[in-house]
Amino acid sequence: MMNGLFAEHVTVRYGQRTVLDDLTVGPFPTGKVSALLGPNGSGKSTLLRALAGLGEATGQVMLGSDVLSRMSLAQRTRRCLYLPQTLPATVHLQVLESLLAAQNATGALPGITGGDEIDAALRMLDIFGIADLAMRYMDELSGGQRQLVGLAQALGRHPDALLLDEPLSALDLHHQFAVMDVLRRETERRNIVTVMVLHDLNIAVRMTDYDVILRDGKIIAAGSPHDVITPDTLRQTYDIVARVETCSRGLPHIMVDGLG
Ligand SMILES: Nc1ncnc2c1ncn2[C@@H]1O[C@H](COP(=O)(O)OP(=O)(O)OP(=O)(O)O)[C@@H](O)[C@H]1O
Repeated sequence: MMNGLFAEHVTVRYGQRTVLDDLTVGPFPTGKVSALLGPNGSGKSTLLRALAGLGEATGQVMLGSDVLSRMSLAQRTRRCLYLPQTLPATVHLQVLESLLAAQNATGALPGITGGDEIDAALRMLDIFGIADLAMRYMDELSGGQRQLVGLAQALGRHPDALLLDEPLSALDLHHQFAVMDVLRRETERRNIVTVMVLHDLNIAVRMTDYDVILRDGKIIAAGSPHDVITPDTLRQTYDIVARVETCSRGLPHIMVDGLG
C-alpha cells in the first residue's frame, strides 16, 4: 500500500532567510529507519518539522499515496508523529498516566480497550526497559529517562511515521544502542516510516538503512549509509578528513583524522 514518506519542492523561510529552497527528498522507506545527517544549522530540524507539517513550509509531503500536506494538522499529526529535540516542560504526572494521556490524545486504537490500554502502556515502557519508572513522576526523572518516556509515548500512539529530532541526545551508550534496536524492530514489525535527526555517524552507518546528508539546506547525498557516508561526503559536509574503516568484526567504523 504505502511506499514511504517523501517531500517535493519544500521551501521554508525564517523571515527574509530561505533555509530550504525547493527541496525534494525521499522516499524515506517503510519498515526502515532513516537518518537526517549534517552539521549544525544545516536544516535537519527544519526539514523534519516540514515533514511533520509544523511551521510555515510550502511544497507537498506524501505518505505513500496520501497527500499529508492537504490534511488538517490534527489528521496529519495522527499519521505522522513528531518528537521534538527538547521534550516539553514536564508536568507532575506519573509516567504511566502520561502514556495513557498520550494514547488518549490519539483516540481509540484498534483492538485496544479499557484495561488493555494500561497493559499496552506498560508493555511500551517494558520495550524501552523502563517498566520500573511506571509510578514515578515525570518531573522527577533524569533527562535521559524523560527521553525514553517520550519515545515510549510516541510509539504508544501507533503512528504511520515517526519523526524524531535527536532522540538519542540524552542517552548513555547502552540506551543509545537499545533504543536503536527497539526502533529498528518496531519500525519493521509495524511497517512504518522512521526518520531521525542524528549526529552520531557511527550509529548512522551501523544502524540506519537510508540516510540524507544536508549542508546549508542542500542535499549532499541520499541513499544507503554505505553510499552516503564516505570520506568525500564527510569532507564536503563537515570539513573533516575521515575514513570509513572496517572493524575486526567486519562492521563499518568512522575514523576522524582531523579537520579538513
Ligand atoms: N525559528 C527560527 N528563526 C530563524 N532562523 C531559524 C529558526 N530555526 C532555525 N533557524 C535557522 O535555520 C537554519 C537551519 O536550522 P535547523 O535547526 O534546521 O538546523 P539543524 O541542522 O537542525 O541544526 P542542529 O544540528 O544545530 O540542531 C539555521 O541557520 C538556523 O539558524
